[in-house]
Amino acid sequence: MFDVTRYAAAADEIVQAGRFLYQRGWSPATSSNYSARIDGEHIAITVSGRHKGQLGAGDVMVVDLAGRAVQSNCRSSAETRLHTVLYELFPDVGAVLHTHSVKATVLSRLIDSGQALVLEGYELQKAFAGVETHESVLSVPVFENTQDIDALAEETREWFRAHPEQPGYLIRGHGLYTWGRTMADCLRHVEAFEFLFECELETMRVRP
Ligand SMILES: CSCCC(=O)C(=O)COP(=O)(O)O
Ligand SMILES: [Zn+2]
Repeated sequence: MFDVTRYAAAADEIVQAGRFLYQRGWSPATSSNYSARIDGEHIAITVSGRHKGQLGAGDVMVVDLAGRAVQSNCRSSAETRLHTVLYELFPDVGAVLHTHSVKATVLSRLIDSGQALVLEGYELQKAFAGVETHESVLSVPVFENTQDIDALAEETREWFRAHPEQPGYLIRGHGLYTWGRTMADCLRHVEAFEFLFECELETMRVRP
């Protein structure tokens, strides 16, 4: 069982995040999904197919860390397992956001298969929790897109088990996943990634 007050607080954070991310153009149409931790075994997550700029409390449901719906007849996000593996892997993660911006989508298609996007030399890298200097190297893996979410979830589990300090990943032609200790941290990470993606794309444009 979960605490209803904590669920309500998590749902409210998700609704507010949806408004912000939709307004920024990073969650168009019914794309994207968001979650927030309720306790050690439960998360609040968006219901599948809902418009993320117009979320209400009824568009956020509870699942356990195996991805099973708790006290709801709704279908949770099709990508629920991509969220739950992160909560399983990192007990201090409190929120996970998945977005579908143009820049994340285009950049993910420009990185060679098997390669990661390497970010280094940017002062804004310090927006990521635990990063102290522009001299740090962030490695953003690009996973191939698939409709087999369970398989992709296991791929991400293995990669991040080996690289726990990295703050996000791309899915080719699809979008970004990032997380944080709090929803505010997580939103800051989305914003930082968007800035860095734009820098990378602009650098490729002027220096092909
Ligand atoms: C309309 S975008 C295709 C599905 C997707 O990638 C997504 O992020 C939204 O899926 P959900 O089941 O969470 O609504
Ligand atoms: Zn998606």
